Amino acid sequence: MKSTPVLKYKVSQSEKLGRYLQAAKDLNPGEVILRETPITVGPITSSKDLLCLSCLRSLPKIKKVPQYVCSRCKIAPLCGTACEERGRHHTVDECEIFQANKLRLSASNIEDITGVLLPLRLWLLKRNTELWTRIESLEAHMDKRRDTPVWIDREESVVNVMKSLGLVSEDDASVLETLQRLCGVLDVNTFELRSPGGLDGLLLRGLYLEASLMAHDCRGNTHLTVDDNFQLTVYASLPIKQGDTIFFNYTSSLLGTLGRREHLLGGKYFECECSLCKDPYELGSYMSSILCPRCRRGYIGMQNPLTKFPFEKVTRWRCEKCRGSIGGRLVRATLNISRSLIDDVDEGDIEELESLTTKLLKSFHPNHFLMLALKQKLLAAYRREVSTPNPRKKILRKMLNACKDMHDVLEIVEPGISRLKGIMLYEMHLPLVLLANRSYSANEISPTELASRLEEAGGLLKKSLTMLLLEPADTPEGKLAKRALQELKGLNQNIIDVKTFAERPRKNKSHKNK
Ligand SMILES: C[S@@+](CC[C@H](N)C(=O)[O-])C[C@H]1O[C@@H](n2cnc3c(N)ncnc32)[C@H](O)[C@@H]1O
Repeated sequence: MKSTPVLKYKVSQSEKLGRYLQAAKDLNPGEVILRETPITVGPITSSKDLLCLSCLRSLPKIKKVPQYVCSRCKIAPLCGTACEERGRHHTVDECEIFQANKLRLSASNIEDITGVLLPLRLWLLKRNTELWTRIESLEAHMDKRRDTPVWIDREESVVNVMKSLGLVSEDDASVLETLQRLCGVLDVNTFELRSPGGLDGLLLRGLYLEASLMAHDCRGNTHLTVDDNFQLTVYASLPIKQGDTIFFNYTSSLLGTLGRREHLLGGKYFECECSLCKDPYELGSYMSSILCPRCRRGYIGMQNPLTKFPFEKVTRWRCEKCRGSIGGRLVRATLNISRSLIDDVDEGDIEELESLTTKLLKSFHPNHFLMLALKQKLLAAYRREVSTPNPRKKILRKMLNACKDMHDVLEIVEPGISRLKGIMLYEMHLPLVLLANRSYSANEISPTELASRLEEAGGLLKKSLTMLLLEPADTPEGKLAKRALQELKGLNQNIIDVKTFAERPRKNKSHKNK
């Protein structure tokens, strides 16, 4: 007899969150909570990129026109016959509406079509009554959007374009309201996706009916992956108890409280009050803290992080050591000056990046979001040197330290399974191995010490794999996981060889540093 699978979550409702997902049983880190395919997927609104309307990969543009178009509508750009036969996202309904509007549509105004493709695809689902009822139940925050700049923008870039292309009726007054609602549904509920393969930089959005019900917390308890067929998998990233809310982080965890809250208010229409946002020192991550200009020992944090006026003169930012305070204006001035210095820095010049880091450390906590942005630029520059045949030893050490620093902040803001942490752990193993091998070749360490350092690197790889192995094989991170597995295999063999060598009777071999 087949056993019925136990549903891992249920849909609940509260005044504050609206509908949200709640764990229906205890969940372990790495456990799948749900798997789902999108009801629709398309480019971000106002995208001008040329892409295959079936598989959604980007296409080369030759003389501004696509090389292959759908043989039925003669409008939809496609990769070729294979994509046409599979017709995955260029549906029959879409093809028919293009055919019906031949007079106004052509392959040469494809940019206009691409810009409205996602709302059009959602609109076409109207023909499926059951699905449409569910779409209508999604949050669109119409009252908060009405007559705001985003409303006006969508009227110009979506409603008017769709009317002018003949995709919706021009004289039906309810069309404007419905299309605005659909734009709201897309802005509030879609997940940002990468184009298949993830390497062409094309940004897409997908609408998932169940996963979109997850509530937000800046330190979510889930880890999300998406494969090349846009199948979304939601994993528990931490232990989740039955009855706990299932949270997903709608924003970027490395932004600092003000940036995260601004993004959520502007795009998702609510004021986040999670534990990270409420704490003046962001749970010890100090991602928005500047060095106290009075005592120069402690770090200052916003006394009331949920204030609407963080940069007013009267808003106090307090030092956790001397308890002295400064006004918001001084903080804003410090941020603005530093931001422009970071914008102007030459990203390819390690010395310039390092000297700016030293300079800004006189004003900021090392984990301040601006310092983290700078650290990511530095890491990219270190990575470039480390991939050359003979990287400098000091660069290897610095890369190792930068990865460790990033990893330590991520432990606070992305606890449990995290893609970025997986990548940082992978990147840490590389300089560790290179440094150990160099020290051994320079006769600075014994074979036993070499084996122990290689084991340390192997430990990092293993930990990184516990996170990266959840990534679908076709994504860049999935490919990194595959590489990490191969490297771990090679490393394990090296460790065995070194240990065997270390156990052999020694003939007066001495090391400078044992
Ligand atoms: C993607 S929808 C989630 C489903 C939605 N609650 C519903 O009932 O359809 C996002 C919306 O949920 C609400 N929401 C999610 N997380 C929240 C939070 N931490 N605090 C307040 N509102 C939240 C906000 O209204 C937000 O715009």
